[in-house]
Amino acid sequence: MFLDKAKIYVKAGDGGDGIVSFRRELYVPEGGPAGGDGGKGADIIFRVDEGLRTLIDFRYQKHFKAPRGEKGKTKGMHGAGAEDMVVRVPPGTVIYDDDTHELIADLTRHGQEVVVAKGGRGGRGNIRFATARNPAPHLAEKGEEGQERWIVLELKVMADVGLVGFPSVGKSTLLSVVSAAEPKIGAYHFTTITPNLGVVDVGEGRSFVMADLPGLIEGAHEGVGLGHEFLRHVERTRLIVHVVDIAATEERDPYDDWLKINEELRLYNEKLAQRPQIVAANKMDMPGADEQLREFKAKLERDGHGDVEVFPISAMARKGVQELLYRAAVLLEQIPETPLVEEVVDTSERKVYRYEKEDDDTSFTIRRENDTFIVESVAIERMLKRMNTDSYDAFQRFSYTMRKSGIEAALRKKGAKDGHLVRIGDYEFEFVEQE
Ligand SMILES: Nc1nc2c(ncn2[C@@H]2O[C@H](COP(=O)(O)OP(=O)(O)OP(=O)(O)O)[C@@H](O)[C@H]2O)c(=O)[nH]1
Ligand SMILES: [Mg+2]
Repeated sequence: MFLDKAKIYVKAGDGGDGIVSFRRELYVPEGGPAGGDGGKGADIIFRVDEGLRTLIDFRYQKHFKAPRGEKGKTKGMHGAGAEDMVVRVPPGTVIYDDDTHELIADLTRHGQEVVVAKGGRGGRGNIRFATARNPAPHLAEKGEEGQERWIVLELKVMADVGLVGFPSVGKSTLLSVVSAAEPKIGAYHFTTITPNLGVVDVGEGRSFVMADLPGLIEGAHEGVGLGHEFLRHVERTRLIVHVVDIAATEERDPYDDWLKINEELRLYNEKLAQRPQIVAANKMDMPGADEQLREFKAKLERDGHGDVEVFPISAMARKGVQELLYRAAVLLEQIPETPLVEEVVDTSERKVYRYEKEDDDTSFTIRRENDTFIVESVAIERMLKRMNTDSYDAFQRFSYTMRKSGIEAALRKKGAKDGHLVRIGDYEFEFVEQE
């Protein structure tokens, strides 16, 4: 059973409160401030685990609350930050904010992560509020609240193998005998109108996801039949298993079928013509199938398709199926995973934004080495590390911070000119004079 949508609530940990405390010293009625900062609340992080194939776990758990940071301590000690909460999701999970419908992330690669709810910062203890005029402040901050929101997860079906072919050639039957899936099977065309998925276990720890797709007919690339719907799904599979009715039960020529379907794939998207493909010659249990198979292979040979791999099977009688599956598994190991959507929205940029507003430590130093200016600033380096450097917005924010923090002006004062290099942490970029 594949669940492809889930709505869940996430609440990141609140920051720990800063505290008010004073040193107690002998003979000193009230010592200096000694209240430490609270620790940071836990982020909620979604991480892709390629071992997962469904969102089924989110049926049982819909609320995720991460722990809060520890309170600040006496003697100026900081409270510990809470450990981030990591939630595993399958590859192909797209995450939206339920309120704004904003795309939060499109997670495709194993190990890829996104912060879906940001933990609150710890409040500052009274040490931080001491000034010359008020050396013993009775003031501390509360921890910041952790971010909370409702998010929607959608699993884009990422089948490894797509079953392609004319209607009624036996695609659904094949899926039903190789997996636990129970697709509808019928003697009429277009029995299948939406894709069915099944996990195929080949043994030896090998398994893959197979999609049984609606039948294809001529003109599909122009939307005839269930055309586009169907072809969009094929685009997402890594290996095509092209099923032909080798017994020609409907009196079409199997080889003709094969050519037509390939032509439809090509017309829809040239890339589909290049997708690895093997042929399942189905219904071998029917009379005359052997003869047809010989002809089919001869025609392949004749037309220069001799390298096409053909697996004679009978889905119904479960014959020849094992060889087909094994070959598919082996091929899949050689075919690279192609991500569906390249763009990844990294909500950790939120951190950057917060930093600009609230971080008080904007101190920096600048060193010059020939035409390179080396900037050292913990806060800016941290910001850069969390910044998606390909994102224009993030870069805008970054420029803004450079200006606000006075780094830009300081660079100019030190003689930075157009074309000079500026290095911050691991990043280097060109200095551009702004008017
Ligand atoms: N004799 C024989 N009949 C088969 C075999 N596989 C499937 N069939 C029959 O072919 C018909 C169509 O089977 P389906 O599995 O529904 O075909 P499909 O390709 O999924 O068809 P659509 O969903 O309409 O595209 C059914 O009557 C099946 O029982 C086979 O190996 N041998
Ligand atoms: Mg079907």
